[in-house]
Amino acid sequence: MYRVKEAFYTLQGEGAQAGRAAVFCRFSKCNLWTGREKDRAHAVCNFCDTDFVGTDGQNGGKFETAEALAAHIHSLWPEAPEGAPYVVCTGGEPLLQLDETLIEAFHTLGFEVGVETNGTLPAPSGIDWLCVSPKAQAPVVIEACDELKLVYPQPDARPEQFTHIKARHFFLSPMASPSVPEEGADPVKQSNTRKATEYCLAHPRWRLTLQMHKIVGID
Ligand SMILES: C[S@@+](CC[C@H](N)C(=O)[O-])C[C@H]1O[C@@H](n2cnc3c(N)ncnc32)[C@H](O)[C@@H]1O
Ligand SMILES: Nc1nc2[nH]cc(C(=O)O)c2c(=O)[nH]1
Ligand code: SF4
Ligand SMILES: [Mg+2]
Repeated sequence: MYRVKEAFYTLQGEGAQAGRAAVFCRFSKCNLWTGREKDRAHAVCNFCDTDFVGTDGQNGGKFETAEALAAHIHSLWPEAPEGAPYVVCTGGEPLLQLDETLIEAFHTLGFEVGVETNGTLPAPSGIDWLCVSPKAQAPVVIEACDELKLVYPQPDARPEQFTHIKARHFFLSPMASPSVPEEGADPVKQSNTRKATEYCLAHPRWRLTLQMHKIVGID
């Protein structure tokens, strides 16, 4: 059984695939936070900007089989003749649920499979694009990925701690206030964006990435 909070067609807003059309599959549950506000202060990860509790979001639900979930995601991809279909598995923590059977079911329908993970759980094989976003006090077990995307600043997760991980791209993503959906209304994020910019200027292996979807005002 796969539990999905929500699924929607949008543009990837972050990282090296930013701007690419994708169906987002947001799995329920995370291993670093219950998702309940009352638990946030004591959670391992306490800055999360996402609701991943339950299966009641748009196009969310419980799916008995990998084929049923893959078909559901496929139904959200437009019937366009050009461009490879792309699914981004996120959450919550997708690696609590994503397995090789589901990746194969996506591949059978022609999807490339992207994953957004906190990196604390081993990744199944077959993922086409793996993004690891480390969190302080949550050891990363994934040794190689396509992009490492560190939310910045996190006092106990400094960029230098992660440069041993094999990655094609190293990104800093300014930390947003958990509950502000739009870019302009978030002065904390504006300040963090300046700090991330300064870090990238001083350490050119790191690149700045912004949450483009919040700037544009899409999901
Ligand atoms: C909601 S998480 C879900 C995937 C996975 N659990 C993870 O943490 O990577 C998706 C992405 O949003 C990032 N994120 C979460 N809260 C954020 C915030 N307040 N500001 C900026 N990025 C944030 C995460 O670091 C991750 O890259
Ligand atoms: N457009 C858009 N891009 C995203 N990139 C990563 C996201 C996530 O929450 O995992 C996300 C998201 O929620 N929306
Ligand atoms: S950012 Fe990722 S790891 Fe942190 S609570 Fe949200 S879903 Fe979990
Ligand atoms: Mg998001």
